[in-house]
Amino acid sequence: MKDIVRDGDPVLRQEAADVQFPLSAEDQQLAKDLMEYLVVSQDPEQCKKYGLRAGVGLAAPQVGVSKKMASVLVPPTEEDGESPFTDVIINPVIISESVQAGALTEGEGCLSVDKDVPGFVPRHDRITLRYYDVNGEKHQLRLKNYPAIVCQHEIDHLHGILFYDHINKDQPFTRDDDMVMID
Ligand SMILES: CNC(=O)c1cccc(C)c1Nc1nc(N2CCN(c3ccccc3Cl)CC2)nc(N2CSC[C@H]2C(=O)NC)n1
Repeated sequence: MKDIVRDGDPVLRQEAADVQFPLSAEDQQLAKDLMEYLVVSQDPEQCKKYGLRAGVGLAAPQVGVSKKMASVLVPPTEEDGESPFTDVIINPVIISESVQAGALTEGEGCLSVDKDVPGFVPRHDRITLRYYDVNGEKHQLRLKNYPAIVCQHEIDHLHGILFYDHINKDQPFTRDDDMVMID
């Protein structure tokens, strides 16, 4: 289990490098580690045992690797439902996005930012995401609300952007009237 680097480490402010296919053994292991962290962190037992913070997304720069790769594991909304989105996204690109904004009602947390930064993080409520999976398969899909927010948060990491960069300094809880508030 790799260590999470914290805000202040320059790697979090770099433009990450494209990943080459076929994946090297090292990049295959990186993909596994990024997803394993989320799985373990979302299990209350293991979370406590390993003293981890729970997350639904983790980008390679957050473990000190400046490559365009991130894991996303959005838990099911109902008990036995299926995850709205789970994959390791490689060289992801948002190819279209809604004008309508969306934001988490409770603000955003980040495994690399220990301090709580209150405020709405305005993002696009809906996106069309293009990415490659670990097998080099190309995917293109539309996401909305929470999965869309999480993917935008993770893709930001690949461009050296942190969530609080988007928070309005003067009015952190400012919102335009048609912004979708996501619980
Ligand atoms: C400051 N207020 C807040 O943080 C905040 C406060 C309240 C609600 C929300 C919704 C907030 N916001 C927020 N909560 C999360 N989690 C909720 C709990 N969950 C989780 C926890 C335990 C087990 C399993 C799981 Cl699944 C893990 C994920 N995650 C993110 N983000 C921002 S996008 C990337 C994603 C991320 O993984 N961050 C580490 N934001």
